[in-house]
Amino acid sequence: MEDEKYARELEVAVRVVHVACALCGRVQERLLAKDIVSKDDDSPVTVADLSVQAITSWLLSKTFGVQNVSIVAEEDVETFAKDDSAGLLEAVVNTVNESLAFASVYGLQIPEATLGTSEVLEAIGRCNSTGGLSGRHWVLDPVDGTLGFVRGDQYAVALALIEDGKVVLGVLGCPNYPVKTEWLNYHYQYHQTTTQLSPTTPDAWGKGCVLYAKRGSGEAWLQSLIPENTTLEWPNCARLIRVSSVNDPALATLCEPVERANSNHSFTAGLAHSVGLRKQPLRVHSMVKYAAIARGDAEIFMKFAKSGYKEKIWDHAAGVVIVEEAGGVVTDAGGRPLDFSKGTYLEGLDRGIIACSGVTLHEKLIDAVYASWDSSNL
Ligand SMILES: Nc1ncnc2c1ncn2[C@@H]1O[C@H](COP(=O)(O)OS(=O)(=O)O)[C@@H](OP(=O)(O)O)[C@H]1O
Ligand SMILES: [Mg+2]
Repeated sequence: MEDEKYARELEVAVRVVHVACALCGRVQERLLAKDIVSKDDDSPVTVADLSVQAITSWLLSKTFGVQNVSIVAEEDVETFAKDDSAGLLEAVVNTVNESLAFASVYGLQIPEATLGTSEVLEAIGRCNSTGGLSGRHWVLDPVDGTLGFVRGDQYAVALALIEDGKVVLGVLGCPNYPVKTEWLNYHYQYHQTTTQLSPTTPDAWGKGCVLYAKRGSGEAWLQSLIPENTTLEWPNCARLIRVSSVNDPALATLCEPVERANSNHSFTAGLAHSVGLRKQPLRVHSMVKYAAIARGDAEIFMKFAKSGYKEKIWDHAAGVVIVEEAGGVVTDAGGRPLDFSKGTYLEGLDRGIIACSGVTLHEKLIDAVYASWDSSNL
């Protein structure tokens, strides 16, 4: 039965992402400088990134059997060998155990005994698959937009399943993207102030969401994050989401990365101008940009990294399938679908990524890229 295919995998993935979002929320509330270290490329990694990778690996392996689970993921146990990482491993082991103790609330198994350091390292280290054209591979970005996370801003937990090179499932946890508002400019300090003024009500828990989709279903779903100690019912009052129907560029909203180092803001501004966009771009960390398109809060996401930078599959897999099933279009800047079958990287990516709520805007932007690329010095 086609409908049943991946049903169990989807349910487990959604449950795991809920556990991961709760973990991240707790860590973000108490994040200290010693919980953040720099990786070899100078990007930050935190207790949350490593702990989410450990719990995801442990929970998927426990549920499906370790021999059946291949995971391609961002983090690496080498991080613990770095000079500034003293205390990091201990913090990760504590966070993993604290978090797994709550897993039954989310309908998942909990460990029979506290996990030791070697088990946590093994769980993180097991996520060393390189994916590829054949077989089933989970793809995980434990904390996408780590910069947003440490700034108390937007970030995402992204889990996807690839089978024979195609993304078949995507789950995106967006702990700071509220369910009921279009408030993408969330900022944690602001949240702290307002919740101190008005004590947290159950409704305030609509502050985050989980989005998910199965390839070919034509549906994408949104759930609210649940308050701690509330059991997660599947499918937990999920509601269907759909992309925006706006196709007039003058009314459309463009999302792009916050950091200039990650995407060329002046090139996207030129494209935006040439197709008639009028609104200021929304600069948002992480795959929350894909979530904004899928939810209909924005119409366009563009990313043009520096030439030579290779996009990783975990930064896009979950977001792409959710946007597509919600009715949107995602391609590279040449108009071709993204290729998730070549291993860790989106090999062959033409210039950049363009995600839109519909074909009208998408075609205009692709034409604009062709018209302006040669004179762009990129
Ligand atoms: N030089 C360069 N160019 C392009 N992209 C890069 C680059 N370096 C890193 N990355 C990847 O971008 C991920 C963060 O993307 P964002 O869209 O969240 O960027 S931003 O923080 O809003 O600027 C980020 O994901 P995380 O590492 O999970 O945060 C990286 O995988
Ligand atoms: Mg990432």
